[in-house]
Amino acid sequence: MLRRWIFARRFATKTRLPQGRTLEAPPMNDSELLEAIEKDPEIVNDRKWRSSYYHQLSQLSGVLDTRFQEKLQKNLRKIESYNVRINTPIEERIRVDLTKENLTFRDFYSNLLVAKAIENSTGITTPTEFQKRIFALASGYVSTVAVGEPGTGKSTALFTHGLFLRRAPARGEGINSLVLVNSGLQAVQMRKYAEKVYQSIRRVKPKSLPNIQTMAQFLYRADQQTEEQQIKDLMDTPCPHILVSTPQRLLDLLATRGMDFMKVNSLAYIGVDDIDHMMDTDAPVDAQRKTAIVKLLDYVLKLQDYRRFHNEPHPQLLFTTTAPTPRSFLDELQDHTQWFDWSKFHEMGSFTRGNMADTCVVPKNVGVGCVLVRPSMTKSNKVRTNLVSMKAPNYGERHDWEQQADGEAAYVEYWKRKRSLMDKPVREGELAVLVSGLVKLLKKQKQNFQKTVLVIVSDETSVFQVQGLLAKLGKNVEVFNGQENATAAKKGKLLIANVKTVEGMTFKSLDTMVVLGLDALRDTKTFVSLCGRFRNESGLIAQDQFGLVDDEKEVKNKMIILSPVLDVGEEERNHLHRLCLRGGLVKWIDVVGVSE
Ligand SMILES: Nc1ncnc2c1ncn2[C@@H]1O[C@H](COP(=O)(O)OP(=O)(O)OP(=O)(O)O)[C@@H](O)[C@H]1O
Repeated sequence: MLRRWIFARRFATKTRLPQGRTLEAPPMNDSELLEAIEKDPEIVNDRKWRSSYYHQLSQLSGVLDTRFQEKLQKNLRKIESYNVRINTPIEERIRVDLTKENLTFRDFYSNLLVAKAIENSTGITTPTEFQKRIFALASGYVSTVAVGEPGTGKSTALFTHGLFLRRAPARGEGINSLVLVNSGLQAVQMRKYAEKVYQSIRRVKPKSLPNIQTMAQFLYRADQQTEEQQIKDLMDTPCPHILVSTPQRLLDLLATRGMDFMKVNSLAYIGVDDIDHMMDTDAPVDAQRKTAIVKLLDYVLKLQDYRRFHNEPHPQLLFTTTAPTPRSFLDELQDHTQWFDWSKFHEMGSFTRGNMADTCVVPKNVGVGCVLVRPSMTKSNKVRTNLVSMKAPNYGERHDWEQQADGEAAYVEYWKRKRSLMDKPVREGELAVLVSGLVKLLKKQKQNFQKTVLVIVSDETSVFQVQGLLAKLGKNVEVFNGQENATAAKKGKLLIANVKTVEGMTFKSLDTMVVLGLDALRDTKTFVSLCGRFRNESGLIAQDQFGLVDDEKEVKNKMIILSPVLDVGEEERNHLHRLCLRGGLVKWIDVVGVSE
């Protein structure tokens, strides 16, 4: 204060101190000093000093005002639209009219280059009903957990949204979108889609993307060479527009290479495909803290929160799940995770309140039948196999369905206990019985097995055991390795797969599936997922196949469950009954014509 006063005084009076003399501080406090300045005639009455001061001040504020006005004018529209958007309910933020007929990708996204590339390379022009709804939400930068039926284009939607989503320059350098998938095979399936789109973009605009790694990269567990290539690609191109990964692979890389290598701290969008296969949607989140997906999302979203201190908007989150998914799952996410920005969340699809789904989640054209295999010894010590169809479950009255659909958790516990008591020779014996049952079925019903048959077993070891046993019997067998055209109609071909590897995979034109043993059908989730593998030529399931539970059903595709008769007691029968009930009163078929 004192210094300022001395300066002001000197400036006003233009007096100079004689050399060598220092000013002594006047013995007064601040308010006395202020009073002294105001009363000092040399300052107050010096009109020249005052007018020069005010002149400079007005010039300065004039410049500042014009700059401010210019900036304001430039951003007024943005500010207004931000204010409007932030105060509008989520439904109104959606900019697409879903009632319009013949909607195409171009109605949802403005990037014509990408839309055309998708159309030209994959033939996909019209979004499915599921895709229309999720794209509409996505267009308003809304986050969701989307419940959809199998084969309605869920995975394609997640990846496609990532393709279209532009990166705001304010986000700085980094990976724009992260899409998490359940298995390496699903990542490979997505890579094939990406490659087609990339080639098509390059044909139209050769210089737009230097290589596919700029557009998308894929991380999953594979052989050493492939894994090394994945790392090299990330080193060469550290910020792809989309990164697709399995949760465990990304966690491993984050743990070993760190965040500087995996630039996932400024994401605009995170898509999680089939969250119900990565988490148990019926169980509390706290009981699943150690699962890869929960650990990864906890970590990655905390990183984004750190960015938000720098005014970055929270990433958009799109999760997909296949019905039936309980409403309690949403409550769990809300109470026990910090993943979503709930002010920008809107649910999609119908979450179940009870045990019974309201609509058919197993397509109406899928029929299910169980064949009991009864082995016996002939007098000459040869094994003979008899096949009988299990009798159809009785669905009873509508008011009993909810109660009959109850008890899955108890069955899973029962099944685990039972399996833990079975030793290796017993399991191998059971598999041999099932294989002999399968061979007999194929022989007896040749006319019903004209195309490739998908044979499902419960684990990887069984895949190779069954392959060995069938090969010995001279059968044409192949192990499923993720090839899309693996089901191309081929008379009498058997394609063997572990139940885990077919989740999320597309089998075009498949019409017959044989499930070897009830071990592969532990719960409704697996059952619904398997029944969703029967696709039409485009790889989808038509929307009209998911009607009301008690709609008319006309079987075109068959799921045949083989089980040794000794393995089927009251618990197992109830389980099969419950699966068919929860899938939407699935139609039961008599496979061998001889009922028990
Ligand atoms: N709008 C569309 N039009 C035509 N084909 C499509 C469309 N969307 C996706 N497809 C094709 O349908 C097949 C299945 O798509 P996708 O894997 O996305 O379905 P999904 O719902 O994720 O299946 P799942 O039930 O296995 O999770 C793929 O081959 C994909 O290319």
